[in-house]
Amino acid sequence: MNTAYVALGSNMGDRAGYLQKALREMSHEQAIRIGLVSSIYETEPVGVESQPYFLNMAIAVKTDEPADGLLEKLQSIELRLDRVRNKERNGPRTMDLDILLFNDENMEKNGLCIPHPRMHERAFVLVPMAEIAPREVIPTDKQTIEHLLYSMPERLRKEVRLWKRQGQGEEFGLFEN
Ligand SMILES: Nc1ncnc2c1ncn2[C@@H]1O[C@H](COP(=O)(O)OP(=O)(O)OP(=O)(O)O)[C@@H](O)[C@H]1O
Ligand SMILES: Nc1nc2c(c(=O)[nH]1)N=C(CO)CN2
Repeated sequence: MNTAYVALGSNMGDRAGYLQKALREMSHEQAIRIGLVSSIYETEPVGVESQPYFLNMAIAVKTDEPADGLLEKLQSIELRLDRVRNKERNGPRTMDLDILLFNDENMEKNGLCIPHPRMHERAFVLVPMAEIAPREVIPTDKQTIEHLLYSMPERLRKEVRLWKRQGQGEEFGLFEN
């Protein structure tokens, strides 16, 4: 069984609804078991700044799939959630599902890069990851998530604000009224 961490992001339409649907779709996949789930954060757009704020979160999953098989499943979920591909890089999207870490693998194969090459510089990834896996080591940096988070300028951490706090460890608890 493999352990992976997945980042979720949405900044178009019903953002929380898309996060909820993505979790539901993942939970319906036989090959994916959802573990720890972070709170939801509202985050200032990084890269292309003239776009709506994102909702971001991170989750741990267990899967029998190898990394490329997991990515395939995540991309098909993105498409089912109204994602239009081949649009502007870093631009607005209904749902973005990125593999952050996959076991302690360090690989680049067929365009898939693990760990996600930009995760260590993104507060919108490190803040939710620090909630569920602060001691996890990024194999490329050989640093823990919490070390990377607290080494980054405070200004960047402040662009990430708690939007909905995770409650009792049940992934859909986040979306109950
Ligand atoms: N670890 C990874 N997780 C998800 N996709 C990856 C990963 N490594 C490489 N990719 C590839 O990146 C491609 C571009 O993904 P996408 O369009 O979501 O980029 P982006 O979200 O705009 O930018 P970023 O990758 O910086 O978040 C995907 O088609 C996928 O094949
Ligand atoms: N705040 C925030 N900014 C982004 C995000 C994201 O998920 N959140 N995703 C991007 C492309 O993957 C580019 N910029």
